[in-house]
Amino acid sequence: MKKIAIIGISGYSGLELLRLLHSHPDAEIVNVYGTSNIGAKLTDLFPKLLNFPKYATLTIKTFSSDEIMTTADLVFFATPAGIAAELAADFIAADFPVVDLSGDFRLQNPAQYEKWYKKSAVHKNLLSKADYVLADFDRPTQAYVSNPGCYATATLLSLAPLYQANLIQLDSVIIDAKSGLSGAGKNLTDSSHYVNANENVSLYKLNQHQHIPEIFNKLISWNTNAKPIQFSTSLIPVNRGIFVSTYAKLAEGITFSDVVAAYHQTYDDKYFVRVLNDGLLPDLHSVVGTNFTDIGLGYNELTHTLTVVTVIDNLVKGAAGQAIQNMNHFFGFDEKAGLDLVPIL
Ligand SMILES: NC(=O)C1=CN([C@@H]2O[C@H](COP(=O)(O)OP(=O)(O)OC[C@H]3O[C@@H](n4cnc5c(N)ncnc54)[C@H](OP(=O)(O)O)[C@@H]3O)[C@@H](O)[C@H]2O)C=CC1
Ligand SMILES: CC(=O)N[C@@H](CCC(=O)OP(=O)(O)O)C(=O)O
Repeated sequence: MKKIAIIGISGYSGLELLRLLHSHPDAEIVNVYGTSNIGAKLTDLFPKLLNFPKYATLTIKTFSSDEIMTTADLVFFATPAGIAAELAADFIAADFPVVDLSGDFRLQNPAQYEKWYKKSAVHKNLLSKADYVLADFDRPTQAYVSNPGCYATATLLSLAPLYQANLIQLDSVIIDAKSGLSGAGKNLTDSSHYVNANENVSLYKLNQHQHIPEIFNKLISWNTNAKPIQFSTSLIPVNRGIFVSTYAKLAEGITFSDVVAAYHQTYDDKYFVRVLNDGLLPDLHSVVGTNFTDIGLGYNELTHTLTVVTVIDNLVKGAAGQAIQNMNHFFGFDEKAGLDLVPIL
């Protein structure tokens, strides 16, 4: 049984890690950390956890890398951008396993991080100790796993076969991504206030979203001819879910059947990615509460445009679920451990 510490337990992703690890056969949470409510019992802060004996003794602690490394086998950072950058050095020095849900180690170029996150970057010597691991394609080779961003995960899974098999005109890609409110974390802002978000849709960070560089870096690793992407993000009034519509023109000589075949070839052996049968398009309810990514395809003969619709649960596949999938790969566990979830019907 591996012992797990979570930094940022009271946030949306921290609590989602707890929910998923609850039914993990080979992992148990031993310590949880935050900055507020230090010393408070988890069950007092979150009475929904009452009557689960394993949470009765957990209290929120102040971060201590020494304590984590002596009591746990792996730590999750479920903290806002900038925190892992400050706190991770001890773990890296000791080669202690980390899965970091934040963006702090996703970009290997410090200048790129500073441009898109508008925060100080980690030194490149530390950045090089982290692997960016898109769990359905890659495996960790180092102890520090940088978990992809939620929009980046959905977008990359949406585009992978097109770039890997060179099926589209690479300057024609348009990505329109929409997220539920839990993607913004637990802290209230003007845009996430109920009155503003409910019964409303708003596009934000147009051409400035911090996931653009991590998406592009991965695309260019798949296809060296990748061109800058047109990427937009909107807030929609649901709690969970990311809905990505991607549009592209097919490359010369490529047919829609070639595209469908490529998606099946890429994903049919990947349990957590489901390519829907002809004509079917996924919706958020297909995946909410699960680690699945569902993909549907359509083609317009008149405009020669391919549409790819991809959905994930931002808190599961986009954060805690993929983080556990990465942990499972790291420890050599069954990939599905803790993640065998049926959608919330
Ligand atoms: N929400 C989502 O769908 C996704 C989130 N992510 C990323 O995951 C990370 C967490 O996101 P999310 O759960 O939404 O964030 P939240 O804002 O909901 O929670 C963040 C948590 O971090 C804790 N925290 C902040 N500073 C520290 C610190 N110095 N030491 C210990 N704990 C600290 C906070 O606890 P306290 O209040 O006690 O300080 C809080 O519980 C972010 O980097 C986010 O970008 C990635 C993909 C999807
Ligand atoms: C709805 C919403 O606000 N979503 C957040 C996702 C943040 C996130 O996941 O940030 P990192 O992965 O970069 O750490 C956003 O668009 O910034």
